[in-house]
Amino acid sequence: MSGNKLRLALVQMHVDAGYPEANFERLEERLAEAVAGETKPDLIMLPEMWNTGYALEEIESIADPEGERAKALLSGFARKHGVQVIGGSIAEKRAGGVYNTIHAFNECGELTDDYSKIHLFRLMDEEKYLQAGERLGTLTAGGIQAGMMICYDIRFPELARKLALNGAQALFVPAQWPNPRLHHWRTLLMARAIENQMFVIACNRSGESGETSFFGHSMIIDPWGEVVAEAGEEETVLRAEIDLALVEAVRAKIPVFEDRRPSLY
Ligand SMILES: NC(=O)CCC(=O)C(=O)O
Repeated sequence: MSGNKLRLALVQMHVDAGYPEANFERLEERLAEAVAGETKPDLIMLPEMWNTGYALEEIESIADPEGERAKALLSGFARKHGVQVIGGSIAEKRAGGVYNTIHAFNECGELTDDYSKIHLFRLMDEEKYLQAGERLGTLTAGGIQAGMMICYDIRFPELARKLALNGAQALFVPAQWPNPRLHHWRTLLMARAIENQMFVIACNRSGESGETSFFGHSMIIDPWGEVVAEAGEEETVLRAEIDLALVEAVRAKIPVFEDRRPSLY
């Protein structure tokens, strides 16, 4: 990160539901691609549940115990390449059950933050197999003030607003958001960016699992609601540089946070 500028690389990848080995292998290839080339990113982000996909009926047996395998890989990668990593999310087995959890690492490979999805998506049976997290996702890695939400969480504007009120200038959103709801995905992400005058950085998966297809379209949206970068449907590393100073400029131009009337609502 130089000044307020941040070079991002979002790994939009296929996920084989039920095959962690294949997913770890694919991830290592995509991560190598993300740091190849002349301009190294400051921060790399992955999609939701990249280790297991939505193989929920077998999730107890394939989820990563305490996230140890994923954490070792991502921490080592962050340290080796001096890059921050927001580890998308993984299926993580803990004492209370299986959680859908993000682990975030700084450029020294230290685990700085974690967040487990707090809204479980019934249309994909999450509530039958996963446990909901009980606290908000605040990101401190690399000195960025940001929040984390996972996929379905973006349908809850109160959550994004709370993170913004707590100081977030950016929102990181890993996802496995399938067809036919591209319209919802794009609109909700843009709304969260515009209403909270923050960057929204969202990494979706691509490819198919059974009859479900995932459209990709990972996106980086600025606090004015402009799309800085958007992927297509295929596997790719989506790159962009953002300037966090834009957050204050937009908030000064239209002072939404000063004009709020919380006593009325
Ligand atoms: N993995 C998810 O949370 C999917 C959310 C989704 O598709 C939606 O429409 O909401």
